[in-house]
Amino acid sequence: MIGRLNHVAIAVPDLEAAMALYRTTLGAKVSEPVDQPDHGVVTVFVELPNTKIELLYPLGDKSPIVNFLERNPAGGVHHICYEVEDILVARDQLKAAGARVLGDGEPKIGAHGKPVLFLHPKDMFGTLVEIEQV
Ligand SMILES: CC[C@H](C(=O)O)C(=O)SCCNC(=O)CCNC(=O)[C@H](O)C(C)(C)COP(=O)(O)OP(=O)(O)OC[C@H]1O[C@@H](n2cnc3c(N)ncnc32)[C@H](O)[C@@H]1OP(=O)(O)O
Ligand SMILES: [Co+2]
Repeated sequence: MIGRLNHVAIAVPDLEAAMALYRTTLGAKVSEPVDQPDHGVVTVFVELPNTKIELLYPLGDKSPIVNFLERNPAGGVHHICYEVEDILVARDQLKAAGARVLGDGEPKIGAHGKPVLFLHPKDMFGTLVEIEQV
């Protein structure tokens, strides 16, 4: 079911500083910030030869990453995103296997303009997992 690793997301308390670290200190190609109001975050993508790093910053006080940053004030790895061919088939298989699909269970359009869903970290060995249909 899961395919390539699409991205690893890091929630950060200071987006400009994180962009400078990846762009200047680490010498990577870093996008400009994009507000994602449907998801309550601002996203920046760091392009790597074999995957991407998604830098996440809260957008609005109801952002789903506010609690995470309160628990991890210096920031931290927030989720990993795997690619799937058919997100509805994947969703139904995951639900049948007992995994909790977050939100209303219907895919939303993510940062790449593709449908995404999230699986509860408690069902994924402590890791918030995102699946993205590509
Ligand atoms: C533009 C879209 C973009 C894309 O790639 O296309 C994105 O990736 S958007 C990313 C932001 N959106 C989301 O993260 C949506 C899914 N997330 C959620 O619904 C929440 O973050 C949730 C439910 C995973 C956690 O919410 P919250 O922290 O408010 O809940 P709790 O405090 O009750 O936590 C419950 C329990 O889970 C542990 N937890 C929370 N977040 C994580 C995490 N990122 N990784 C691992 N574990 C996590 C938390 O510590 C609690 O554990 P406990 O042992 O009960 O203390
Ligand atoms: Co993501």
